[in-house]
Amino acid sequence: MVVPSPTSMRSRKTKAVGIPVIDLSLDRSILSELVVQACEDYGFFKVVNHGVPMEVVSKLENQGTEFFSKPAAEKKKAGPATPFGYGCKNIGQNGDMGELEYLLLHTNPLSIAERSTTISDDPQQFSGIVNGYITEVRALACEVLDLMAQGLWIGDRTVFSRLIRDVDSDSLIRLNHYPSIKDWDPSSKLTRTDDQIGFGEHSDPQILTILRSNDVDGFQICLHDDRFWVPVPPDPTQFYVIVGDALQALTNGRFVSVRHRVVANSSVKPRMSMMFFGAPPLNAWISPLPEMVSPQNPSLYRPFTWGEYKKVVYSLRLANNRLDSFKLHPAGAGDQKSVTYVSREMASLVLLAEALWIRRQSCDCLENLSLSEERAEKEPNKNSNHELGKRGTAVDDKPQYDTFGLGKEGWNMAEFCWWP
Ligand SMILES: C=C1C[C@]23C[C@@]1(O)CC[C@H]2[C@@]12CC[C@H](O)[C@@](C)(C(=O)O1)[C@H]2[C@@H]3C(=O)O
Ligand SMILES: O=C(O)CCC(=O)C(=O)O
Ligand SMILES: [Fe+2]
Repeated sequence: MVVPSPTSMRSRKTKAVGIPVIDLSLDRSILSELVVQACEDYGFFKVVNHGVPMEVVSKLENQGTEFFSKPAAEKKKAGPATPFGYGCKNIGQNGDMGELEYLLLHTNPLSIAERSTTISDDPQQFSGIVNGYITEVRALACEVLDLMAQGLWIGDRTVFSRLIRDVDSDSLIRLNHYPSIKDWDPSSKLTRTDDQIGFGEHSDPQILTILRSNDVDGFQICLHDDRFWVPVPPDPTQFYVIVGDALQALTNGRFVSVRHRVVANSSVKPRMSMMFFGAPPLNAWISPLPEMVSPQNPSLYRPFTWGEYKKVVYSLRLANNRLDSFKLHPAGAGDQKSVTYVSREMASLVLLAEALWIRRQSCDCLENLSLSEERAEKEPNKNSNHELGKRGTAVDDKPQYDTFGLGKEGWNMAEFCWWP
């Protein structure tokens, strides 16, 4: 049975709010501060003077228009999306639906070349155009990520960008096509209301998303602790940057992965959007960076591999909050900031239990290592665990526990103290 998304479109108000616009031609030191501010306050911003040639964008847009205007039977040859390929109305495998059709592709050039044969009559041209677009937007994503690292005073400015530059990066590209009202399928099971779901509420799981759309509106972000939806005006010549869950975890919650959706209710013209989802390799470790952790800001998330996170993503519904299940101290415990005084022996016992729990979680994570890690085993010299991996690396098959932001003195992170 197909159940509609658990998204209540009417539960929150829509409110017009200014969205940060960042001019990438400004001085780097100013830029990095603006970028950090926008990521903390909104998890979202627009970039202008981005340096991506418009020709590269319009070529991909034309390919998209050409593909989506094909007869349904032709398009279906590129589907179903499992998860890659052509999808129509079904988003993912867990019953989420939207009034859209899409192409979802892995950014690996080999994978694109293979897929192109079912998508285009000129697969070589299609691959070339998609690869050209990916090269440009990946460079933009890397530039933005380097600014973030600089603004956060992280010594290694490439700490984020390196993950999506990696040859084994699990980055994706997606073209979404939302039909105009006149083209809505009359047999559609989706109810037609003024706030028709195009793409249901969610956060993007990856590190960073670069979004570009044509001049048709519908995109909205959710602000201020879920209190209201903010419509984002379309701007075909610029890009929007969306903070993803992985970046929220890497920054220990300092940056927020913004929830967003598309309400495709009024347009007389189809909306077409292109998203680049910048993701790490499957075997890369994600855990709060040491610079983001202190006694005042203990590690919020346990380390996990991107592969492990993806498994959770694909097992859940679009609207679910996936990062919650990786929280070290579930909601309530840490938030209350209460200190419980116990005997020294009791404190030691609790700490031991906590250490064992963390060890167990990390071992589970190691067991869950996915295909790419098997490949890494076959190619032992190719360590794509990156610098981040140093802090929770699977290289010697033992997780490093000082990666939890606890450190040797870190035990005082637990929400209790013992009597002196
Ligand atoms: C319902 C689903 C589709 C999705 C995978 C998921 O199980 C939950 C997250 C969805 C999402 C949202 C952002 C991106 O569009 C996407 C490609 C992703 O990485 O997570 C989609 C997934 C998808 O359409 O396959
Ligand atoms: O199509 C859009 O404008 C946004 C869609 C989206 O959020 C996504 O594909 O993850
Ligand atoms: Fe999204």
